[in-house]
Amino acid sequence: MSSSSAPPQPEPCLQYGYATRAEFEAAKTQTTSTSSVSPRVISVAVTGVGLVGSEFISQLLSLASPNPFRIVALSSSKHTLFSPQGLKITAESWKDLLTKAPAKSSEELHQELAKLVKPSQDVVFVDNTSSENIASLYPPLLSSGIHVITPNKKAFSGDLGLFERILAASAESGAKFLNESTVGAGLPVISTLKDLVATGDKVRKIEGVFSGTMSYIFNNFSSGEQGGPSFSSVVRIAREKGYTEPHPADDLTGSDVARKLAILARFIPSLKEKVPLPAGYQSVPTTSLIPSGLASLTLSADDFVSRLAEYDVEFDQKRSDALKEGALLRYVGVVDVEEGIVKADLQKYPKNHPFATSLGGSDNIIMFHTERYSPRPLIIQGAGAGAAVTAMGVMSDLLKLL
Ligand SMILES: NC(=O)C1=CN([C@@H]2O[C@H](COP(=O)(O)OP(=O)(O)OC[C@H]3O[C@@H](n4cnc5c(N)ncnc54)[C@H](OP(=O)(O)O)[C@@H]3O)[C@@H](O)[C@H]2O)C=CC1
Ligand SMILES: N[C@@H](CC=O)C(=O)O
Ligand code: NA
Repeated sequence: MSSSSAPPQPEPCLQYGYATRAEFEAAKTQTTSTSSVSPRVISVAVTGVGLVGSEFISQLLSLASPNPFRIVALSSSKHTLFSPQGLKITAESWKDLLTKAPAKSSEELHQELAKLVKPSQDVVFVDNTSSENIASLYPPLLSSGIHVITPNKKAFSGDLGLFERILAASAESGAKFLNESTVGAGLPVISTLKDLVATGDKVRKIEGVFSGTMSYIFNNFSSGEQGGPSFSSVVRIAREKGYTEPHPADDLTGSDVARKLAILARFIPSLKEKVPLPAGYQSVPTTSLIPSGLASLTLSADDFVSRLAEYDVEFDQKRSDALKEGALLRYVGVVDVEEGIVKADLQKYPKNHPFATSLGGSDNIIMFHTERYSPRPLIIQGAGAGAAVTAMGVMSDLLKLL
């Protein structure tokens, strides 16, 4: 799906074919009460068919029958398959069919999807890209009554204005936006935070390891043994395992963690009493791990990983310095509501600290310190990156619409 000019802003209730919101709600109630006769259809448009997108399609197509969802659109950046009645695709056929399909602009697809929104039919736009352009479409999509589900962090961690337009559009049209996989992949981090806030708990601090890539890197690079694998080799493996962002520099700058912290911060209303909400992830103090010799270069992802090997000695030094203090390196993030601090940093932890001992693979660990969960925090831990667990988080958001 190609996105170019400014997206249109349709009038919500006129889009549904109803003159007023009240008429629309009345028709919706009627449809619900006769739902045993004609079950509600949920039409799904999927944009982005990379690692997470392909796995999402596979999970969606293998839901037990009767599958309550039908896929009406599939888009890569160059091709779009669209059928208002639902695409005739299988797990084996969709890739081939998509590569033969023509391009469709995002504006065109938006208009087509908006026509499908009816009291008897929900429409969901699933964004599995990491595109800012696609993220900027959420407010007009939501205004048209189209739900948005995504693991893409851009809209929720970038310009605060975009985030506020998303909230406003969702509140006005009633269309939902769900973004569980933007933090901790499929782990229930956003839903837990929303539940804590909605039930009146007071969040004091959230801290943890929020990056599957950084977790994998330091669990293997700084494991407490003398020596060990080189830094660049573990980065390479993290990329091969599908943990990194499309460009691994986005992980190593700490930006990915800063984005996750900005997202969490924006869902904690009481933080505003201490500090302004992050205007964007750039306003979160963040330690970058990019060697200074590479920082100003624009390198492809492949070249970046190759050139990283030139700096392995620097990282070896950091590892042995920590070990001399009996400590391990871990990349952590914190949203400290009481102190008004949001930051992402590489830190040293004693070998018996949970961040040092209990993590393996791409594990994230997230500790919620709240009024109710005190002095012992509520802890969520598990794989925090990878296609299967990320797509699962997107699927679980989709299932929430039922
Ligand atoms: N991988 C992981 O563990 C996790 C990933 N995420 C998030 O999930 C998202 C997807 O990640 P991942 O699958 O790993 O990344 P990939 O790079 O594998 O996939 C992204 C896809 O988006 C497509 N794309 C880019 N721009 C557009 C566009 N304008 N219209 C349609 N398609 C487009 C690209 O396709 P094309 O070839 O057509 O350009 C590419 O295949 C990202 O936002 C990431 O941050 C979140 C949690 C964990
Ligand atoms: N690159 C990210 C993917 C999930 O958000 C990470 O490593 O955590
Ligand atoms: Na999550």
